[in-house]
Amino acid sequence: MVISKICCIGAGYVGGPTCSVMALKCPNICVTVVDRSAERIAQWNSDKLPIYEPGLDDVVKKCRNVNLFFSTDVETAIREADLIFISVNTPTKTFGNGKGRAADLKYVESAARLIAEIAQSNKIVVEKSTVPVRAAESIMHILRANQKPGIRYDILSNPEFLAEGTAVDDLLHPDRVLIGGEETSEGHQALEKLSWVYQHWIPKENIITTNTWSSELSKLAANAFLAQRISSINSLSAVCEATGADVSEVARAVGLDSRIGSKFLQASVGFGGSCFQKDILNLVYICEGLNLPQVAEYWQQVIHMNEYQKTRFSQKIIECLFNTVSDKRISIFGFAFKKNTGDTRETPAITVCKTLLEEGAKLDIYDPKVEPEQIIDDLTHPCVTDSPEDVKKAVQIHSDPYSAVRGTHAIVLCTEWDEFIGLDYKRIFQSMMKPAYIFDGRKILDHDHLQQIGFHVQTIGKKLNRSSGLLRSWGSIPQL
Ligand SMILES: NC(=O)C1=CN([C@@H]2O[C@H](COP(=O)(O)OP(=O)(O)OC[C@H]3O[C@@H](n4cnc5c(N)ncnc54)[C@H](O)[C@@H]3O)[C@@H](O)[C@H]2O)C=CC1
Ligand SMILES: O=C(O)[C@H]1O[C@H](OP(=O)(O)OP(=O)(O)OC[C@H]2O[C@@H](n3ccc(=O)[nH]c3=O)[C@H](O)[C@@H]2O)[C@H](O)[C@@H](O)[C@@H]1O
Repeated sequence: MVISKICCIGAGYVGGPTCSVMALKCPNICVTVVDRSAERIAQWNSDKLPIYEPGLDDVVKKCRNVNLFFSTDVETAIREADLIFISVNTPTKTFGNGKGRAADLKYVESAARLIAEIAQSNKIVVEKSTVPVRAAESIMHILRANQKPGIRYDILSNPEFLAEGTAVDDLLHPDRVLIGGEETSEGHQALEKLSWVYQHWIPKENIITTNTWSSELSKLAANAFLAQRISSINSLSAVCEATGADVSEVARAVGLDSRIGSKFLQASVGFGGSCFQKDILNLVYICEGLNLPQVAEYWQQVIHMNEYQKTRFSQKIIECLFNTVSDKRISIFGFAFKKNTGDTRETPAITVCKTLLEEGAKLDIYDPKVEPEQIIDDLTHPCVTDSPEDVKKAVQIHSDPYSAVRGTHAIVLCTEWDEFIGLDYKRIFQSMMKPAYIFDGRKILDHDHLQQIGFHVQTIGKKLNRSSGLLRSWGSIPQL
C-alpha cells in the first residue's frame, strides 16, 4: 500500500496516544504529530509527557525519534504526508450562534485551510476530531475550493472511541474501528488505505465501514448512549436514597440481563470529561437545527440529570454538615474527572468545590495526578468565581492525602482513585474534627469499616444506617 507518511494535526489527548500506538504497530510508517503549541510539543519530546495515561510512556519511548516524531513544523509534516489526521479540539461554542451548544469548528477549519494552502500532492484527510454530522462536507468545500491543479483530496471520517485512563489499551484492542467515506470508487480506495493502516494490529472484521455521515453521527450517538446510561442509573440513585433500595444492587440485577449489560452502570457524583456534555449538546443543537425538538429535548435530559446529580451531591454535603460549611475545612479527595488521568475538563469536582466555596468553606484538595496550578486555574475561572483572590485564600492543595485531612470536618471523595481505597482511615479519623464525615461520591470505600471507626458516611444511591440523627435526611420523601 502507499501510505508511508502520516501527519496528525493536534497533539492532544487523542492525537498523541493514537499516533503513538499507530507508530508502535506500523514500523513501516513514519508518523509525525504536529501542534501549534510549542509548549505541548516540547512536553511530548521530554521525559514528562503532557498527559498522564497508563502505559503511554513506554510506547512513546519505544518509537519516539524512530518512526514517531512530535513537531511544531506543521507545514513540512503536511507537505510530506500521504494521510493527515485532523485531531484538533472541537469545544462547545462560547459565543455567537449556537453559544453553549454547537461545536466550535474553528480549529478544524483552520487545519483544513492549512492543508489546502500547503499540500502539493494528493492527500487523504481524516476527520479524527468529534464533529457535527456533515462536517466533512465543510472540510471538503474548503479543500476543493482551494485545490491546486493535479492534487486530489479524499475525506474520511474516523472517529476515536478511546477513553482517558485506558487509552493505550483501548487503542491496542478497540471494540471496533469505524471509517466513513464517500460512496465512490475513489472514496472506497481511500477508505481501504486507512483500513490497511489499522490492519497492522486490528483484525479486519473489527474495522467497520459506513458512509461519512453515519460515521460522524455514530460517534455522537455512542457518547450519548454511554452518558445516558450514567444519567439513568444516577436518576435511580435518588430513588434508592429515598426508599432504602441500594443502587449497586439495582445496577447488578439490571445489568445481568444480557440485553442491558453491566457496563457504565456505576452511579456517581455525575459524569465529567471533555466530551460527554459537549457531544450531547452538539447533538441537541443539530436536532434543533433539523426541527426535531422532541429528539433534542430527549437528549438534553441526559445533561439535566447530570447537573441534578452534581447539585444533589453538593447540597447533601452542606445539609449533613448542619446546613453550614462556612469556615469549615473540607478535604476533597480527587479532582480529575475519573481515575488514571490528570484531566480535569468538566470534572464534577469543580461543581462540588464551587458550591462549597460559595458557602464559605475552606478546601484542602488532594489529587495524585492533577497539577496544583490546574486546580487553581479551574477554581478561579470566571465560570466558578468572580473573586479569584478569595478562592486562592480558601483553597490549599496537598501532595499527600494525610496532610489534606488534618483538622478537617469532612472528606468528599470526587474521583475513584484506587489509592483512596487503601488509606489508613483510622489514622485519618484521629486527625479530623469530630463528628467526622465522609461523602463517598464514587461508592468505592468500605462503608461498614468506616462506620466502625466512627465516621458518619454518606454515599450515592444508598441510605446508610448510621448517619447523624440530628440531620435532615438527604433525599427524604414523604412517608408512603
Ligand atoms: N479526550 C478524549 O478522550 C477524546 C476526544 N475526542 C475528540 O478528539 C478531538 C481532540 O480532543 P483532545 O485530544 O482531547 O483535545 P486537546 O485539546 O487535548 O488537543 C487538541 C490539540 O489541537 C491543537 N490544535 C488546535 N488547532 C490547531 C491547528 N490549527 N494546528 C495545530 N494544532 C492545533 C491544540 O493546540 C491542542 O494541543 C475532539 O474533537 C474530541 O471531541 C474523541 C475521543 C476521545
Ligand atoms: O469522546 C470521548 O471523549 C470519549 O468519552 C468517553 O471517555 P472518557 O470521557 O475519557 O471516560 P469515561 O470512562 O467514559 O468516563 C466519563 C465520565 O463518566 C463517569 N462514569 C463512567 C462510567 C460509569 O459507570 N459511571 C460514571 O459516572 C466517569 O467517572 C467520568 O467522569 C467515552 O467512554 C469514550 O468512548 C469516548 O471516546
